[in-house]
Amino acid sequence: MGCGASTMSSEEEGDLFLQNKRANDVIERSLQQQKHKENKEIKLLLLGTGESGKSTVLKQLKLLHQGGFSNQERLQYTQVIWADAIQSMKILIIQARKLRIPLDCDNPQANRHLFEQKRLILRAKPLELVDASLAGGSGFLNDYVLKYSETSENKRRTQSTGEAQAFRNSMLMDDTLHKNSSHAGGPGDGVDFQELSEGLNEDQINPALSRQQSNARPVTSQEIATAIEKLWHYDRGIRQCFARSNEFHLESSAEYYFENIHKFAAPGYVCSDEDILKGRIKTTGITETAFNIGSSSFKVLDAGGQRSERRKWIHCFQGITAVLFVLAVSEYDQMLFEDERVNRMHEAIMLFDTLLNSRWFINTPFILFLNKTDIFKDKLTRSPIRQYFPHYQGRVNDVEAGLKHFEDIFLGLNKSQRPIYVHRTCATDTQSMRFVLTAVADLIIHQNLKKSGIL
Ligand SMILES: Nc1nc2c(ncn2[C@@H]2O[C@H](COP(=O)(O)OP(=O)(O)OP(=O)(O)O)[C@@H](O)[C@H]2O)c(=O)[nH]1
Ligand SMILES: [Mg+2]
Repeated sequence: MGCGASTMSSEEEGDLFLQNKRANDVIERSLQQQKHKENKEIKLLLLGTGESGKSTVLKQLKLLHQGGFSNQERLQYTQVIWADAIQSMKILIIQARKLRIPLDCDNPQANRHLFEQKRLILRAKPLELVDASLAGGSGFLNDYVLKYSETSENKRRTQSTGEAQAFRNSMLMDDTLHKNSSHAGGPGDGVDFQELSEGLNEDQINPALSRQQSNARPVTSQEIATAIEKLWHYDRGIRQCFARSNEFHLESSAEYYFENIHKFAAPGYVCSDEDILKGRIKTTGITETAFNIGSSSFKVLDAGGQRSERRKWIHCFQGITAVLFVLAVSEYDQMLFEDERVNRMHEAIMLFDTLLNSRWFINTPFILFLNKTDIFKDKLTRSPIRQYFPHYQGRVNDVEAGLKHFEDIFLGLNKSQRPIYVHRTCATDTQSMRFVLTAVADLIIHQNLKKSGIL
């Protein structure tokens, strides 16, 4: 018998009712302890559309409260950034041609040197230049194919939940929710090797030139870096095309990659904190990271924001202390990666509306980050808000009026009385994020204490 038996009298020992009661008391006590522990643990859920900056916020939390990044993460980002840098320059070349922007590097008579540099870039095969296993194995390859293969546009649309409405419907119907959650693995978890073409290579652009080059010696990373540097700094068409990158998909940090290209090409280079904050690895599924902030235990859940990822969100809606919705406010003039017919801001508005007013979060505090304010400031004059949001009344280059416009749209979706806490952020800027994240943690701790009746 267990330790409880030693205090029993022989009369009690024979009493089955008493024995059962004691066993139940033990279970009840342990359930209470568990509940108490769960109540003490703060669960912060990061939500928002793809590429809005959720994982970057999590990275800042790691820098603040977990002593930073592991060596493995640094090596992983070195590989991923190098591949993305090369592909980003290829994309600029291809898109310039599609947009009929004349490229200096396409004119061998006038710019022989740039012409040669461009050929080097188009010949480069990033998958042969990176260590795919260090970069993240099948996750990296799958993401790479989805981003850069020729057929990816259709594939992305098929893999997305199709209609943005689908997520909204699934939030409203428990049946649908249940059905969706049982398919959590979803498509996109494996690699379609048939699609693993380099996509944007010279073969499609100039087959004759490609045949001629098939016997050429392999190009080195340093040569590719020099070629990217030259095109970035000296080809006027590349700059014009970059200024119109809201019309196609380009990595948010492409400019940073180009400006630092030699660093990423250097043998044995290991990413710095800043590089990791600028680098992008799409989140698949939901990650959980534990932090101790003051005397509170935090669990931060970071969910992949692309449409195909959202069907998995339901798994973590229970017991959330606060939702941190990250909006890329700079994306008012961009289309979704998953479906280039849908404006990113419209998608974020729909998503925020659905989450904020869903029964899952009736009593859950919401924090809203208007993120990527640095990019927002940069593009205002070049890309007037009114062109995409005709109701905007502010001046073209008025940053404050622009931010307020979108803030008002989001706050106007609130059908409840609870406040929404808004911060304007640049998630890649460690110094400013330190203040914001400290304020957010204080707020959540305070709210949690109030909820548990301690305050
Ligand atoms: N310039 C700038 N870049 C940012 C900012 N926030 C995030 N980024 C960049 O935007 C890209 C996407 O950021 P992520 O944090 O991976 O986006 P996410 O919301 O986690 O995306 P998913 O995992 O697909 O849902 C990365 O390259 C980041 O460096 C910002 O405030 N300013
Ligand atoms: Mg992410």
